[in-house]
Formats: sequence, structure tokens, C-alpha cells
Amino acid sequence: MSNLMGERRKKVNDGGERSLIKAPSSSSISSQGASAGASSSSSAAAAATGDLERAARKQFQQDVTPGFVYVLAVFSALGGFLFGYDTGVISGAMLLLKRELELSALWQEVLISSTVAAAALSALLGGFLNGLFGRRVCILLASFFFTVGGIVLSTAPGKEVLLTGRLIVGVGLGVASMTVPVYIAEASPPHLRGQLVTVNTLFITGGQFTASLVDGAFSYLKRDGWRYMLGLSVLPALLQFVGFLFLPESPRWLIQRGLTQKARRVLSQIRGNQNIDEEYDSIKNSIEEEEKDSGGDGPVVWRMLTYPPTRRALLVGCGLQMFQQLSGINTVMYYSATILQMSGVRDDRSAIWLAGLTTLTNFLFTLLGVWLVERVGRRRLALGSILGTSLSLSLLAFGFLMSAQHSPPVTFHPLDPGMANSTCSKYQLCEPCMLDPGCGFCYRENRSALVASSCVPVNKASTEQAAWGRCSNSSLMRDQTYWAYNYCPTSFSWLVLLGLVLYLAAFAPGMGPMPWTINSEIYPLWARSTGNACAAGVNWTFNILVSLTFLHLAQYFTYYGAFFLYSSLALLGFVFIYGCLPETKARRLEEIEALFENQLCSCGATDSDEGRQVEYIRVKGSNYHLSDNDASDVD
Ligand SMILES: O[C@H]1[C@H](O)[C@@H](O)[C@H](O)[C@@H](O)[C@H]1O
Repeated sequence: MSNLMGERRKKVNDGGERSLIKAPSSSSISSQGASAGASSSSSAAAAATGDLERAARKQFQQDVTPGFVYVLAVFSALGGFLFGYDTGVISGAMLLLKRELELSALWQEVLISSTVAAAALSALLGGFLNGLFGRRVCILLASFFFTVGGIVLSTAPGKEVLLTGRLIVGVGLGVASMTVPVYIAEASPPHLRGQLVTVNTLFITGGQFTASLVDGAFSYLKRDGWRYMLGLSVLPALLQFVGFLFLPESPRWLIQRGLTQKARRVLSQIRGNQNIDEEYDSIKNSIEEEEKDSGGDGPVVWRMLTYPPTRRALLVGCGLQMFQQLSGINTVMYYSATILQMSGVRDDRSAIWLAGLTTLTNFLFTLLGVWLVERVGRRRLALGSILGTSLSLSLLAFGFLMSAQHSPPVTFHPLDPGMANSTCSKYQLCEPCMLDPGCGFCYRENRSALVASSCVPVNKASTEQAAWGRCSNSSLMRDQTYWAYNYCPTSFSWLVLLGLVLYLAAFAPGMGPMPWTINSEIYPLWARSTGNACAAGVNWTFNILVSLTFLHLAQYFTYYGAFFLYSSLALLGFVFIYGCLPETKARRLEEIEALFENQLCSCGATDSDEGRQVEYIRVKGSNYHLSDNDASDVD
């Protein structure tokens, strides 16, 4: 395959195009110099070549990044914003909803999980729609679903309609989550692709941050605050819908469907003043090659599974998405309000606002990822990130372990007014009391010492209060009396807080965005929508699995057990990425398939290739290809 590609490139290289061996490190400069016979004239030529190369690179980068690509990326990434907003806003909306509509715990669970479940299914379906109707139509469809869903949610008279709205939004989420990265990747020039696709995840985390601000702001409304929270998503959804009426289809999809004239037009539009002949030919040729290589007839999934390079790519893509979710990001984010309460933020409202700090930190560190992705590459970024994630999860777990080992005792056993002795009264320590979802810890603080602490049943309608007694009503909670649900007062909260901040700093730049970015690049065109659909489906499925199991996990293994488990899973993810993920930075999409020709789990070895880069530069003319890494292609 790579030889075929080489053949193709050689053809393209005729007519004024020269190949230059780039030597990014001094060691590779010297080795190349030695083999070429280091004479002074050759070093002068090398210097001239270096200048030429630098000038060409500068010219190339100016030429191939017209503003239109950024407009296109931003409008697409509104899909990411809605992803973040709609998944984030529900926690704040639920606090109001459960009171106003008197929702049972089951209904709350159903309303939260239904969106994620619908997203998992529609992401899978999205692969088929993408191949059939193209990326643009799918993005239009997703924004349509977001808009309708938002309207239904904000006007819902009752819980059944709310559920319908949440399902509609979920369908939009699934389709957008798999289409947007593919669309951006297919429209971007290779040297910017990683950065622009990562912007989509930046928008996801931006959406989550905005959702927490909106949740905070509308939590003050006594009635109908949730309608504004859920309905506001209509604005970005409409903006995206209108924008995409004017934005073009992906040129790669158009070429694949044989719409060549249209593809040429779109390519010239998104490449500005560039001559697009070469890029167009290269895409067209690779599509033809890929189609020959792709292993005959049958459904795409079957062809992907029976053709080793795409099977490996699929394994890597789905594995990355699985490990992203198994690292517990959504649990940590969801749980952050409680972590902050453990650390001494007692009032609920401040906890809601401070949870906004968590989403802001996630957003800011994703920004770091956008900056790093083209500098250090996907592989190193993902590796560093998952290792840091695993270590910080251990720190979090250690913080919980210390808190559990120094758990305050129950010192006061109030009489149950209903005379129905609950299991809560049997607990002797705060730790088992708070691990029981039916109980909470009611205590008084006297100069930082705990007095009269009891374990009492939680109010079924609101976990913010006890069912009866001192902690059942905020007006009764005088005298430094506090209600702790889901946590215990501890002097080790700083350890947990430190773990939380380090976790976000490690996860957000790498494991947050890289699974999406890498999936948008690793499949050949014929398998791209299906590959992304499967990987997005895996992401949503593990998202729901991790969130649904967390409380049970915590109940059986305690909090530290749960976080130690996530930490070990992240470590396993490190081994997987180390062995299986090749570097895709700066390669053209059409070249990436070749990276999966080797046995899976031999990718660590490709690292050494990074120092050896061959670049084809048309010295006269305006097309420069800086993305070829295969020395066998050089004449
Ligand atoms: O990449 C995103 C991002 O990191 C979000 O913060 C998280 O909530 C999503 O589940 C994940 O897919």
C-alpha cells in the first residue's frame, strides 16, 4: 500500500517538484550529512535548501489556511458546544425539576440517562446516515434535533414530554458527536487538522462550563428556572442550523460520491487562493486505491473487520473512547460539587457556583490541549495525559482512603418520630452511613470539633435534607448544625481537592480531546463514518455504564475503592495506547491507513520514525506537501 502511495507521489512530483529530507534534530542532520559526504559545498547547498524549506513552509502555511476553514470549524464545533451544554445542564435543572414536578429517584435517573442512551444508539445510526447523505446534511439534522428538543423541553407540561425532549436531544447528540470531528478533519489542511478537531472538544468543555453558569444563574428562580436552563440550547442550535445552510459539504465525501465538479469547487473555496489540483488528485487516487484494497463486498462494518488495517484502526479508536470514559471523567465532574462540600463549602448555592470552577478548569486545560496537539503530537499527548490521569486518580483515592480511616463516629442516636427504626441508626461511623444511599450524617461543629453527630434517613424528595430531626429543615439547622449527604466531614479534604485539580489538568488536554481527534483521522474514507460511529457509540455506552455503576461501586467498594479502580483502568489504558497508537500528526488523511499495516501493539516502535521526515515541496508553484513521512518514496 505504501509503495502504491509512493508511486502516486512520484507521479505527482514530476514537473518542478523536489523532495527534501527534513532533518528536525541535530543528530539526524549529522547522520544525513555523513551519508551524503559532508563537503563544504554540500553544507552550503543544505543551508540554501534549509532557507528554501523555511520559506516554503511559511508560504505554505499562509496559503493553505484561509479564514474560511476557521469559520467552518467554529460553526461545526457548535455541535460540540451543544454536546457539552445538554449533558452538563441537566444536573442543575434536575435540582429544580425534582421539586417542581415531584420526580421520584427513578424518574430522575431516567431523565438523565435517556439522553445518553439515545446518543449511543443514534451515533451508531449516524454512521450510516453520514455515508448516505453526507456530513453537512447530518450536521443540519443534528442541529434540527437540538432545536426541536430544546423547544419541547422548555415548554414541557409534564415529565412524559420532558422525557420525549431529552430523547430528541440525545438523537442530535449522537449524530453530532460522530459527524462534527469527521467533517472538520476532512476539510482541514494536514498541519492544522489536529488543532481544529480538538477545538470541537474545547467547545464541548465550553458548553459544560456555560451550562454550569446558566444552572447557577437560574437556580435563583423559584419557578420554571429549569425551562430557561433547558431551553437556552435552542440559540446555538439555530445558529448552527442557519450557518450550515450556507456551508459546503466535505470535499472528500463529494469525491467519493462521484460529485467531482462540486468537490473541486468546494476544495477551492476552503483552500482560498491555493492551486488545489494536487490535493484533489491525491484524494481521488487514494479513494480509488482504498476501494480496491478495502476487501470486497458486504456491509462496511464487516469489511472493516475483515481487512486488517481497518480492524486495527477500529480497535484503537474504540479502545481510546472506552478508556476515556473508564478514566471516570463524568463521575469526577458530577461528583465535584460533593468534593467541594467535603472541603468545607457547606452552602448548596456556593457549591453549585464552585462546581462551575471545575468545568472552567476542564475548559482551560482543554485549551492547553489545542495548543499542544500539533506541537507534541497525538500519541505523546495521550500517553502523558492518561498517565497523569491515573496518578491523580490514585491521589483522589488516597484522599478518600485517609478520610475513611479517620471517619468521625456517630455519637448521638435521636429517636425516630415514626418509631420505624431504619438501618441508618445501626451505623457507628460516618463512613458506612454516607455510603448507604438512604442515610446522611447530621452533625454540629464546635470550634472544628464534631459534636452530637447522628446517622439519619434522607428525605426521599430531596437529598439536601434529612427525613426528620435537626437536619430536616434549613430553619432548624441553627447552631452550626450541618447535613452531609454523600460525604463525611474530614480534615483530608485538601488531598481530595488537590487530586481533583490535578486530575482535570492531566485529563483535559489529552484524554478529553484525543479520542475524538484521533478517531477522525485513522480510518480510510470508505470506513470513516462507520469507524467514527462505532467509536462514538462506545464512548456513549461507557459513559452511561460508568455513571450508572458509580454509586453501586462506591457502596460496595467505598469511594476510594471506586477511584483506585478507575486509576488502574487508566493505567491499563496507558499500556494500550503505548502499544497500539501510532502517531498521525501532520500526515495526510490518505496516508494514515498505512500506519495500521503492522501488527497491532507494535506502535511504540514507530516513535523513532518521528525524527525522519520527508517533505515534498514544489519549488516553483504554489503547492507544498509537508506531510510525507515515507523515505521509500524518495527517488
Ligand atoms: O471528550 C469529552 C470531554 O472531555 C467531556 O468533558 C466529557 O464530559 C465527555 O464525556 C468527553 O467525551
